[in-house]
Amino acid sequence: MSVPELIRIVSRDSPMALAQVERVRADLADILPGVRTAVVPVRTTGDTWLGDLAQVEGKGAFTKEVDAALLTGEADLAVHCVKDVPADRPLPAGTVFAAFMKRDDVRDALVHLDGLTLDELPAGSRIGTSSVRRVAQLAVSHPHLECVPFRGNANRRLAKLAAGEADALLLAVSGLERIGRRDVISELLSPEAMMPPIGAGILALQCREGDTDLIDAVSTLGHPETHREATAERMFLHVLQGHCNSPIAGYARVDRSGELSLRACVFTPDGKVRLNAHEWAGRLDPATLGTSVAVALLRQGARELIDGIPH
Ligand SMILES: NCc1[nH]cc(CCC(=O)O)c1CC(=O)O
Repeated sequence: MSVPELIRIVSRDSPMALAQVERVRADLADILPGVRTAVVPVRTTGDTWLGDLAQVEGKGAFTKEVDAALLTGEADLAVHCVKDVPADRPLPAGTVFAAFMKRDDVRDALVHLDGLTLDELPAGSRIGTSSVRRVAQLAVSHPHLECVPFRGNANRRLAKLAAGEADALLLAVSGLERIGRRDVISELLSPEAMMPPIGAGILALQCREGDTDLIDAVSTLGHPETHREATAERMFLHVLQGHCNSPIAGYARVDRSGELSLRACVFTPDGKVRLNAHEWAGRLDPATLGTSVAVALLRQGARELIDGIPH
């Protein structure tokens, strides 16, 4: 078996997802000249249902139909935001990650059309976000601001903001960059001010596990440091076993000397309780670091905290 002449790439059909696919196609053209690529866009449950994600068995809402296209053979390669791929369970049987691509910006940004920052927003300003992670952290740092539920892909959220459905938004910097809308950012929030989600800013390439030639070929698009970070973060979440309503944040970093560390937090929905752990890998492999940080939070009571949140 060898790399197919045509690689069919499946992804969500949002503008952000399609921009991600174009990046992957360009990278594939560099490493596999002569191989053609095609795009198989699919609409996922998470794109269609704009209510509470917890009601549609939220986890996997943005990945299920993409995984299905891979497994039925309609496509050969899937592009996912790691952030959207459930970590509490293994990848769908028969599929593997072939590459974690070089990580983009992990930060969240404030989008306010008149350029105000979080500290400048007047009391009662409505911040559009349905993310329990963002809501919990903002409730503590800016208790005078009010979060209002806001779903839909990033372009739709920007349109709803322009229509006055909120006064400002919290969105990922990497996502805004991918849709070419860095211009709407009014403030970049440091990871300390707004701790990012597991997998922030990372794109993963997923293949059928039997397609070893394709896996070998696309694995050259992988970035070793990002691979270590993603592995630590996802194992952390796997051990912690959160649910749709449990605010969890965390991010791993490989520093300049090559050392890997992982910082992670679990919050109550109002942000008032914040469990925190930060460890360096030392001689531990990335997955063991993820386990160790999860165990540290479990020792602080994370299980009771997570299970006590209605879901
Ligand atoms: N939940 C949707 C989603 N999934 C991944 C990103 C951002 C891009 C990334 O982190 O890879 C976004 C948008 C957002 O949170 O603003």
